[in-house]
Amino acid sequence: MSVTDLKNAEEQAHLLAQALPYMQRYENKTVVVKYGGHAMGNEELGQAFARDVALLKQSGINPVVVHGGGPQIGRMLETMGIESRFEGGLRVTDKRTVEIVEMVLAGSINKEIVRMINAEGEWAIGLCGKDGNMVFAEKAAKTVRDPDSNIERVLDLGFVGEPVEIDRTLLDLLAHSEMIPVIAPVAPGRDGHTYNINADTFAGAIAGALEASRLLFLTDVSGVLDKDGKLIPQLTVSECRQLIAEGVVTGGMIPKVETCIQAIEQGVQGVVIVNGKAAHAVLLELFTSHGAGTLIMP
Ligand SMILES: Nc1ncnc2c1ncn2[C@@H]1O[C@H](COP(=O)(O)OP(=O)(O)O)[C@@H](O)[C@H]1O
Ligand SMILES: CC(=O)N[C@@H](CCC(=O)OP(=O)(O)O)C(=O)O
Repeated sequence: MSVTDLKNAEEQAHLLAQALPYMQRYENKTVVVKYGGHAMGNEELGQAFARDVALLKQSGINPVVVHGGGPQIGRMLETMGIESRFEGGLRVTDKRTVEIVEMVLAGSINKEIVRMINAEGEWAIGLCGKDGNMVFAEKAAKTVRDPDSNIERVLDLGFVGEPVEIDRTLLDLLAHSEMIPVIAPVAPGRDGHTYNINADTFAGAIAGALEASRLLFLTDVSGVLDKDGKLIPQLTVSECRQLIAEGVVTGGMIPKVETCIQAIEQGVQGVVIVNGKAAHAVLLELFTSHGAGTLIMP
């Protein structure tokens, strides 16, 4: 072994040893990882993500993956000649659209993530809110305030839902098994309809119900950015509210930050928004002192 090889090996060993206190901190704790559609698409990065999740399970942590797939749904809709329309960061979803959303999310994307985790030697299982009566949704009643008139109006987003009932039975069972749940954000309503739920909202509700120690959002930006585009390393719940009200947080970041607020209020200890386009973002965030992104605390 050359001197350089030995130095590299020592550095690697040092990094591994550094992980011990973090592993002890999260042992037997639940960590919900939201894997956003924008963070997907690159085979190598996907495999690094799958390996991170496998390593969490092997370290005695209970990882629960909730995934999105907004851009992938958009591409499928485009192929079928259906236009995507968003209001307040949420996809307006008619009957045909919800069928495609379910097909893309609970079908191809869900099974691809399961395949990648299993390729790392683990036992992932693909689910959506329908499985094991895990989640029931209600039609979303989202309101937006018109910035010019300051009048609030209720949006009709069609089959967009909000999770209103969560049953932990299945997830508790899996937590005590070898299985890693990978969940698509689709759920039934008590009215018999299928609802499209924003993946951030869904992940927050799952993290809240499981009283997770950490909720990680993997997205395509380094975290929450201020009005000058600079990363904000830490935010409180009230600062989050202010950023939404001021219009600094827009588009897809709105449901993410709103979810952070709700998750913290439901008892999740900390929420982190990180760039999922960086390899091993999950391990860096949880097991080293090199965590990047925005940490949201009470
Ligand atoms: N203040 C902000 N800081 C960071 N990103 C923001 C902000 N406001 C809006 N965004 C947008 O939110 C996007 C992330 O949300 P989204 O597109 O839904 O990602 P994902 O698919 O990972 O859920 C960013 O790519 C960015 O364009
Ligand atoms: C209601 C609503 O907007 N649902 C989302 C669900 C997928 C999602 O949230 O995916 P990302 O996390 O990749 O954005 C959608 O249809 O795009």
